[in-house]
Amino acid sequence: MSDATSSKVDRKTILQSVGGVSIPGGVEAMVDAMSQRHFSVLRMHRNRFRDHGDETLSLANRAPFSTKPIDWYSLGLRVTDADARPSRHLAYAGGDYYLQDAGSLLALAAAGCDGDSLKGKIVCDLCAAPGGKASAMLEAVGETGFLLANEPIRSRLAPLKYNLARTGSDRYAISSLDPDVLAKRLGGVFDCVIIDAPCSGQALMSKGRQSESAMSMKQITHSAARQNRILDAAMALLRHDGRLIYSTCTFAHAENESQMQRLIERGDARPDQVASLTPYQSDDGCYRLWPHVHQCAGAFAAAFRSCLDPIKAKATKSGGKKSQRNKCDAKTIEELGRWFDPSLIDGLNVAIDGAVMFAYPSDMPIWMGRVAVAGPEIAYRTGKTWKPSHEAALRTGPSRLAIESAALSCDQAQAFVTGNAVNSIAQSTTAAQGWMVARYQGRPLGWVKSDGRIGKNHLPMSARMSGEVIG
Ligand SMILES: C[S@@+](CC[C@H](N)C(=O)[O-])C[C@H]1O[C@@H](n2cnc3c(N)ncnc32)[C@H](O)[C@@H]1O
Repeated sequence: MSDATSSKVDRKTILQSVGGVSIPGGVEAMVDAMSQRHFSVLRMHRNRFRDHGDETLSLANRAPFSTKPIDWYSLGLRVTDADARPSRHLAYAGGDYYLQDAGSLLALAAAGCDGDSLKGKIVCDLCAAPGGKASAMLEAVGETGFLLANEPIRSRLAPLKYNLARTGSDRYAISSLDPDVLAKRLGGVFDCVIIDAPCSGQALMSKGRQSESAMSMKQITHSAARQNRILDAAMALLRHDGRLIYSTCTFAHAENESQMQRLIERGDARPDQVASLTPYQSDDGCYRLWPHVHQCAGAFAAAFRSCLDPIKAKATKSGGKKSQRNKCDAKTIEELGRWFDPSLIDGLNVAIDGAVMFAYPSDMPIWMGRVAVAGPEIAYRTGKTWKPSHEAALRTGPSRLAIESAALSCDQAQAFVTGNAVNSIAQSTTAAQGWMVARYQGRPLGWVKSDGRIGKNHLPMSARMSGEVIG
């Protein structure tokens, strides 16, 4: 928010909007902080260092510049080096960290994404694009859980797909349904549902991404009505005692604590206190971060448990059983076997949608496949020829598929991420030629196709970096 805009923010309107919640330090300090820019922080990839054999590195040493921890999220780091440019590093290209507002880490803390409680769980992100929270949930469910990332607005699916692929995991599916419709099809199946609700976005004013109309009662009432509907759908999606995580980036009581009170009064849900978040508590089960206190744009998050016993929808009857549908046939295994380990592909469930091939793990619940419009992409077709997808190059840990790799030097990696060919590729690989995953310090960056001398760059345009890249 520019100074000119901040001067228009009416303190009375803020006080009215925040409702009964007391603003620590007062409204003047809050308005001042809203006119300042808050820099993004690092959310460290929780499995990346394990996958590359350097898990013993302390969290602070995992970033290539100086940082300090974020109090409310144990995988969060604030950059303290004023000259650091985190988005320009090869470590960022290699997926070591994501850049987010520190406020968005509050909901992840409430969900337990930095601990072990989500491991093996079936979780849903109901409003998922662009995937900042969904990617953290995917990392947190580990190698036995699953994530359904739902985003009703189709035009927002591309960044969601990209951010989920960056985790290196294949344990997810993407749906694009109105929450009501999804709830009718998948009643009572999820252990945890996270709603990062579309809201009036008052906290985004400090990032210049929202105008002062975010403060208007009309906008707040409109958003609150939509949040009611999304919350009701989320309650239907949860199993009994399942966890609901609700968050917004707005200050309005009507969009935050009031929404939770409605669930309590109806007997649908009960607060589920998060001990580590006690310093940020507003009401029971509700937590807030303030721009003038916590050096972020501001955030609201709540953790509740379902008291309902939802009737399971028909589609879920076979939920959890192993799916035998669409197992890879011999011809497909042969095609994919040019780039991927055939013994790994054999166990996957393949779904072809037009020119794109997805490969889901065989233990994914059948019902998740039925609502999926996308998932872990493995190959795509141009004309009659299949090529390996960028997403498949990024698989790490147990999801790793690619056979051949090229271990790039810093210079080669800098050339690769900026979209250039990789020279002298033969020195970096044992394979004579063909498709191979370009890696830097073990991290997958994307595909190169080598003719034995030069590696042709197959990094999608959207993943390329421009300008200076720091090694
Ligand atoms: C605040 S954003 C989510 C940000 C995301 N969770 C992240 O961390 O990257 C809210 C999302 O809700 C989606 N949305 C809009 N209307 C919706 C509805 N009726 N039901 C569910 N999601 C909706 C928007 O398209 C938007 O992508």
